[in-house]
Amino acid sequence: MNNYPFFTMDDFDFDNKCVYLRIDINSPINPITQEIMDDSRLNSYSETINELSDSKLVITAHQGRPGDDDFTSLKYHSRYLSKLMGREILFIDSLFGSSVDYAVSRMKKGDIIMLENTRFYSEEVSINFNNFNIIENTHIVKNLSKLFDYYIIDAFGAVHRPHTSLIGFKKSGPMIAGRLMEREISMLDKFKYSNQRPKIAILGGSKVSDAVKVSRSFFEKGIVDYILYGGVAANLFLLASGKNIGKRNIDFIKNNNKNYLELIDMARNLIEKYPEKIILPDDFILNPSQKNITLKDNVPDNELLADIGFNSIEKFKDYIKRAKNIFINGPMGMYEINEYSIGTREILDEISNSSAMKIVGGGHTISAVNRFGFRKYMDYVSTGGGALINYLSGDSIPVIDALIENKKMFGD
Ligand SMILES: Nc1ncnc2c1ncn2[C@@H]1O[C@H](COP(=O)(O)OP(=O)(O)OP(=O)(O)O)[C@@H](O)[C@H]1O
Ligand SMILES: O=C(O)[C@H](O)COP(=O)(O)O
Repeated sequence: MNNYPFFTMDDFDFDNKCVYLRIDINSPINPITQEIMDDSRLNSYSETINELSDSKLVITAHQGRPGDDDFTSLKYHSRYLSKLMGREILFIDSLFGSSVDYAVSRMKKGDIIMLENTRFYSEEVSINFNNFNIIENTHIVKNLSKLFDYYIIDAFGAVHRPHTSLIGFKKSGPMIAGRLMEREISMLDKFKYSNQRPKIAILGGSKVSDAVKVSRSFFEKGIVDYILYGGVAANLFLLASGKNIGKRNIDFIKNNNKNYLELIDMARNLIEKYPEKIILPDDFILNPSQKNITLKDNVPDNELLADIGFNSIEKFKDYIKRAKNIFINGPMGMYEINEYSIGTREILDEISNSSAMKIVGGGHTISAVNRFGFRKYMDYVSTGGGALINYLSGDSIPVIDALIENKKMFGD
């Protein structure tokens, strides 16, 4: 038996067994060619998949969110993974039903199948996750649970999502943490439980909802001493503190967050309670004009605050220089476009030069780290973005909770 409160792959023998493996290969996708722009997450599953080479392995995963450009089929991911692993992977363009049943019934030891994007099915994300009866009665769980001996969950990047393909099998049979989950948890615990201070978080990117929610836990539990905000997260805090960030940036927040008023309230409360811990940029590079402005200037209606400006870079560097533990999730700006990549590059450069423990995570953040050549300087590159910040915040994590419950049910 292992030392974790959940099953790991050491606890079972998968020889000739039918194994469900949920991974997280949600990757940045080129919106025009649909090509996978960064294969870090795909690369992180070689240990788990190699260890399961004697099983009949069925892989599930998600890509993107409904309505977004990157909400694509997993056909390309299956080809990519097949090439990386040097193993044939049969792609089935459904998640359950007769084509899946038939393909699984014909599997031999060593075969691998990948099923279609779990989020093509509304039952994956749009049900009441507080009621497990509903989850158990989804077509996804009813159909798939007939097929498997074991359920391995290795989707560390999605552990904060209580979605059907991630937690729905907790009563169907042994639910097991994969090798990536084990590695992530043991590495991230080094940051979480380190007493070396100051500890700083750098939160950027566009998914502001996760960033605001975890900030409260980070401060309340004293997990970090400062949070440096960039990207849309910074815009939200600036808006909450009464700054004029311009129409286009306000619209961006509104259009991408149904609960944006609630988020602004939460951000305002945090600013009132922890003013000295919240570190915000005060100048920016505008898109499209490429002007460097401070927030004392008016932000024209048609301009995006696309990168942090030179003063803010210097201010952030001072905090990074003093830190003993650092993690970053989310770029400082629209790093994909050269003209707006300087903030992200400079901040990653300063982190790379620091002797602190350095953790980086998030699909686009990793892509930026790889693109600018900083990967080798990081102590740990997590596959998690939202998952990483939620895990470090010490809040309860739905997939880990389900794994723990499952071990209690199937432990003997
Ligand atoms: N100020 C900004 N306005 C609009 N978009 C921005 C801004 N700053 C950054 N972005 C965009 O945010 C995206 C990355 O954010 P995201 O939150 O997805 O980061 P991530 O590292 O992938 O984390 P996760 O894995 O949680 O998704 C990039 O496409 C970038 O262009
Ligand atoms: O990329 C991620 O953070 C995970 O795959 C979860 O994706 P989501 O934020 O769209 O739920």
